Amino acid sequence: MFYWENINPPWLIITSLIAVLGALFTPSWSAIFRRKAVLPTVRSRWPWESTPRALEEDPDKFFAETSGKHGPAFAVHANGRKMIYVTNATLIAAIYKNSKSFVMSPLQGLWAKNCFGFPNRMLSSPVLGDIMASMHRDLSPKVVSSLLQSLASEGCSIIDARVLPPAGKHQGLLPFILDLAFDASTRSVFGPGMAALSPAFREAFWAFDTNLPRVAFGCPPQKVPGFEKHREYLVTEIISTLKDEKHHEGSELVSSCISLGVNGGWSDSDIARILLGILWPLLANAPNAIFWLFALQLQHPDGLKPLVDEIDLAWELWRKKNPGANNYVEFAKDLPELPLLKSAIDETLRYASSSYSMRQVHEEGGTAIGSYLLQPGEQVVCVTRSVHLDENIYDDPLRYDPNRFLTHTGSPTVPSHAHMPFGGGISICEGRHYAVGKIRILTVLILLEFVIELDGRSPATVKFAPDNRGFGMIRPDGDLNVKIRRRSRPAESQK
Ligand code: HEM
Repeated sequence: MFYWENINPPWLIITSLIAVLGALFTPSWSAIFRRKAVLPTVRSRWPWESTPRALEEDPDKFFAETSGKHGPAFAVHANGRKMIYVTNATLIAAIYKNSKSFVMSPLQGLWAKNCFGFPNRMLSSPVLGDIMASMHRDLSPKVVSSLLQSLASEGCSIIDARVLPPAGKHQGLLPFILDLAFDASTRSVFGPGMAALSPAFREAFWAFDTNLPRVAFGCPPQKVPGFEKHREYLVTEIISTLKDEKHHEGSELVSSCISLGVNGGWSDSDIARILLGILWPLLANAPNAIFWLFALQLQHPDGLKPLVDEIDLAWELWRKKNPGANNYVEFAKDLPELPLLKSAIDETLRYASSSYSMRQVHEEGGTAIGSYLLQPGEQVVCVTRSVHLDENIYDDPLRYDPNRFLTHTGSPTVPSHAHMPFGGGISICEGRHYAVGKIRILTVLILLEFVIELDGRSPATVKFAPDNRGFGMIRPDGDLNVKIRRRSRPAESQK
């Protein structure tokens, strides 16, 4: 028999305490009844920290450790916002496929507005949709080949004109690659007179790029020193380029944006802001990818030699097939398959990219990720870098292996949903075909023309910068010192 009088006061206190604590730490009752678990949540250790410090200091470590502890989906409270991070290939692929439940996040519009200074009237204008559609068409695999052809011509003339430091003197690999890619890209897309060719434009552009992630992650632009000043300088320079008659030789990509904007009643400033939105990934992402390809390859035991050998052989075969042809531009426009270079590019994009795809759970009715219930309106971030570093998919993922994606090596092929440097689903990068073509063409042209070697007497190191994550290529922290000279070729194989 159970008698209340048998329960003494200390036991009553202890059992009540257990009941209260149990209620506090048990997942919500509704979740239990729906047999869905509540997402594990990571908060800042201290109330005055706006972001869990580990996420800012070493994002790779943060995502690896948090996924190890909590599984492939978890919520993080940062900057007064709750974001749900997903780090596993299968779950991300499911999110990409389910565009009814996972819709475009309004935060994407917000970051574009804050970063590029789009006024609200631009965001609500139907012209924006028309411009996105024209960009989609002009960057499609069929149409992009004409842009790449002009990139090959511009790249060749820039490489020819390049002045190198005196023999034996080293230089930084980063400015060598970025300047070259910067000029070739702006000239091919915006026309040869683009203001971007001025050193002041270049300087303002990189200052803008450095600060952009802070604004994109929610910091008001006016609170990031210099951000608006640099952005507005870039906008003004683009406007003056557009107004200069002799500079109207840009690509279809640019001229369609301009004419859609003009016909839709947009101001010069509106049009310049859209063009800055095209210029930024064009100049910041693909050039950094080329830098990483060279930097990683130079630090690999085989160096650049296997790539140079493959390209040289292709060049000789191409000349045999095209008797009389002796021109790198024509070769670059007609590149054959280069399996090793393709694999090295895929590996660079796996190893050195960090791409977030953002989604919002549809406002009507929640949905689920795996066994977790998500509420309407919740913000989801697909962390594709975690997939790229997943040792269940990639053997020794922290090693740069240029042969990893060669199909004949006998290693199991990587499923397509495990290689996502360009994001995926409804928000996949529009510029991906152009970006890969550009990395290929400029790498071939540079390796045909120059010998690039690490300067062993003045070694320098480069690592991944912890900031600027989620927007494509990781920016470098540091640089490599290299010696660069022009290649000497037998007379008959010169350009
Ligand atoms: C290696 C080079 C590049 C990388 C790694 C890269 C990566 C990305 C990523 C991760 C996204 C977001 C994807 C998502 O939300 O799922 C994106 C979006 C985008 N990228 Fe790129 N990008 C590159 C080059 C370019 C270039 C050269 C252009 C333009 C010429 C470009 C234009 C765009 C545009 C317009 C979007 C927005 C797509 C949308 O929201 O509908 N990207 N890119």
